[in-house]
Amino acid sequence: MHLVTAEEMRRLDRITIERLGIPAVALMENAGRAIAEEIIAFCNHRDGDGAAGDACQGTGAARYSSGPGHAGARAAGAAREEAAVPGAGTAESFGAVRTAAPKLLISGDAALMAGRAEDEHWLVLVGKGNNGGDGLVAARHLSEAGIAVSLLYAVSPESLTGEAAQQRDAAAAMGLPAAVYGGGRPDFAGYSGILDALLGTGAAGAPRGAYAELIAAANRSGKPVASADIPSGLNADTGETHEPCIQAALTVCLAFLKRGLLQYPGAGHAGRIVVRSIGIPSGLAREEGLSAYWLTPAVLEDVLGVDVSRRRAPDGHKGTYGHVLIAAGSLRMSGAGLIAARASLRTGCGLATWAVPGKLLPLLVGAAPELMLADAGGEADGTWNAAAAEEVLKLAGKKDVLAVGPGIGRFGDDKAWLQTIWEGADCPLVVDADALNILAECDYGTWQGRRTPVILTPHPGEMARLVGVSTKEVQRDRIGLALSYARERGVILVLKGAHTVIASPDGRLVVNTTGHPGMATGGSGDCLTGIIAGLLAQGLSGFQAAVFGVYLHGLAGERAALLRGDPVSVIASDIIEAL
Ligand SMILES: NC(=O)C1=CN([C@@H]2O[C@H](COP(=O)(O)OP(=O)(O)OC[C@H]3O[C@@H](n4cnc5c(N)ncnc54)[C@H](O)[C@@H]3O)[C@@H](O)[C@H]2O)[C@@H](O)CC1
Ligand SMILES: Nc1ncnc2c1ncn2[C@@H]1O[C@H](COP(=O)(O)OP(=O)(O)O)[C@@H](O)[C@H]1O
Ligand SMILES: [K+]
Repeated sequence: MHLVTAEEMRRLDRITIERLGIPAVALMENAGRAIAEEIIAFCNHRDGDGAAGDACQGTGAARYSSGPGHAGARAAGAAREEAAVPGAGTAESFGAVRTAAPKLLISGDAALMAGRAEDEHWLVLVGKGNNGGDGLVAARHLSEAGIAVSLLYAVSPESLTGEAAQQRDAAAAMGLPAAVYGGGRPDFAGYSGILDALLGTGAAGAPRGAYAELIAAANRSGKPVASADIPSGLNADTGETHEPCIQAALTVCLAFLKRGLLQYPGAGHAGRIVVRSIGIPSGLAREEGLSAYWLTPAVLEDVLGVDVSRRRAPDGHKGTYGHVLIAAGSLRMSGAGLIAARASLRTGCGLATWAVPGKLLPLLVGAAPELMLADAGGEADGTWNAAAAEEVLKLAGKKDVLAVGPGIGRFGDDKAWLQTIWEGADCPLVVDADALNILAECDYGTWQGRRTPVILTPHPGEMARLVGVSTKEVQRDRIGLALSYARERGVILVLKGAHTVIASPDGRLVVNTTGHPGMATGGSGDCLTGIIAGLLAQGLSGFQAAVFGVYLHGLAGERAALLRGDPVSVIASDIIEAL
C-alpha cells in the first residue's frame, strides 16, 4: 500500500480533478460516506462487544485494514435488508426445486445500517477546510442511518468556502442541528462518540485557538473519537504530534495512507486505521512515480519481486543458497556474533562462517555445530586489531556476503580496519553496531572501490551518531531522514525501532509494522543483521534483502511472543528459533 505526504496527496487530488475530470465534490462525498460507514461499523461492533471502542483506544496500537469496514457488520445489515419478491427467479431456484416459488433476492444499503442507532448520538467537530467538509458529508450519512448527529463548527460557518461550503448548506437544508464553538470548556458528556473533522492534510503547525480547545475537550471527554483522514494535531508527514493532538479510536484515512500515521508518536494517536478509496485511482500513485510503501506481503511480491514463499529448487544444494561471512564478536561480546551467524543459517543460507579473533576460537568450539569458525587474527586478549581486516578480506574472497559489526567493540585503529574492509570486500556488505559507530567517525564518502551494495542497520542512537544530531532529532522525522541519508550516501539504510524504515539510494522507501516492543532486547538487532546477510547470500538484491529481512525479523518476533506466551519474555535466541 502506498504511503504519501500531504503534498503528494494534494498532487494526486489535483490530477484526479483536473486531468480526469472527477469533480472535487464527488471525492468529498465519497470521503464522507466512507467515514460514516466506518463509524457505523464501529458502533455495530460496539453493540456486540461493549469494550470494542475502548480497546482500540487503550492499546494505542495501530491496526491497519483496507477493506470496506467490518464484514460482520455488513453481514448483519444484509440479513435485515434481504427481501423475497415472488414471481422472479434466480439461477439456483430454476434448478432442482421446480415446485418452489421463484424468488428475487434484493439487498439494501447494508453499509449504512446501524444496529442500535437510537443509542447513538455523534458530535461532529467541523473545521473550516475540506476536512470539515468530509465531516459534514459523514454527518448527513450518519443521520440517514438513523444516528442522531449534531454539528459543532470550530469557527463561523460563513468562513467555509468551495465544496465545504456546499456541504455546510446541504447539512443545514437537511436540518442537522448545528452550533458554533464560542469558547469555554465544552461538555461532551451527552454524546456517544465524536467525529474529529477539524484538521486534515492542510494543517500547518500546532492547532490554534478554537481548534486547540476542541481537541483538548474531545480528549478529556473519554468518548471514542473517530478522525477524518488523520487525527487533528498530527503532522501528516512525520508522525510528530502537536500539543494538543486528538487521541483517536479510529482513523478513516482517505485515498492513500499518510506517512505520519505509521510513525510514532502519531501511530499511537490514530487507533485503528482504515484506508478507504474515494475515487482517486490507486494506479495514479505509481504513475506519478511515488515509491513509498507500507510493507505488506503484496508489496514484497508485486512491487519488490520477492518470492515470499521462499521455495527451494528440488535439486538445490548448499552451494545454491550462498555462503555468509560474519565478522563479529570479541571476548566480552562473543554472543552478538553467535546470534548473527545462527540467524543467517536459520534464514536459509547454505553455509555460514563466523570470523573472530583467534584467541576466542577454542572457547567457541561447539557453540553452534552448524557454523564454521575462522581465525581473523586479532590481539592476544581476544579483541580485534587493524591487521585483522586483511584476514577478513581473505576469508571474504569466496563468500556471497560479508556482515561486520555486532559485538566487535572499539579498538585501536578501528577506522583503518573498516576502511580496508569497505574498500576491499567485493560482495554486499552489512554494517551494524560498533561498525556503525566507527563509520560515524569517518569521512566514508571519500572511500573508494565499492561496487556492491552496502546496508547500514542503525538503531536511532547509532543513526544520531552517523548524522551528528540528537536521538530525539532522528526520531522527529525518521522517514525524511532515512530517505535523505540513503540518497546522499548511496547506501541502503535500515533505521530500526518501532516501525522500522528502510530507504534506498534511488528514493524507494518502505515502512515495516511487523514486530513488537518485546523485541527491544539485547541481541535482537544482531539477529536482524544475520537475517539480512542470510537473504543476501541467497541472491536477493540489497533492498529486497533489507526489506524482507526486517519483515521476517518482526514476524519471527511475533511468533516467538506467541510461543513464549508473553512478548516481554522474548529474547534474541527465541527470535532465531521462531524464524
Ligand atoms: N479534493 C480534495 O482536496 C479532497 C480533500 N479531502 C479532505 O481535505 C483535507 C485537506 O483539506 P484542506 O486542504 O482544506 O485542509 P484542512 O481541512 O486540513 O484545514 C485547513 C484549514 O484549517 C486552518 N488551519 C490550518 N492549520 C491550522 C492550525 N494549526 N490551527 C488552526 N487552524 C488551522 C486553515 O485556515 C485552513 O483553511 C484532507 O485531509 C481530507 O480530509 C477529502 O475531502 C477528499 C478530497
Ligand atoms: N517497539 C518495537 N517494536 C518493534 N520492533 C522493535 C521495537 N523495539 C526494538 N525493535 C526491534 O528490535 C531490534 C533491536 O535492535 P538493536 O537496538 O540494534 O539491538 P541490539 O543492539 O541489542 O542487537 C531492531 O530490529 C528493532 O527494530
Ligand atoms: K481530522
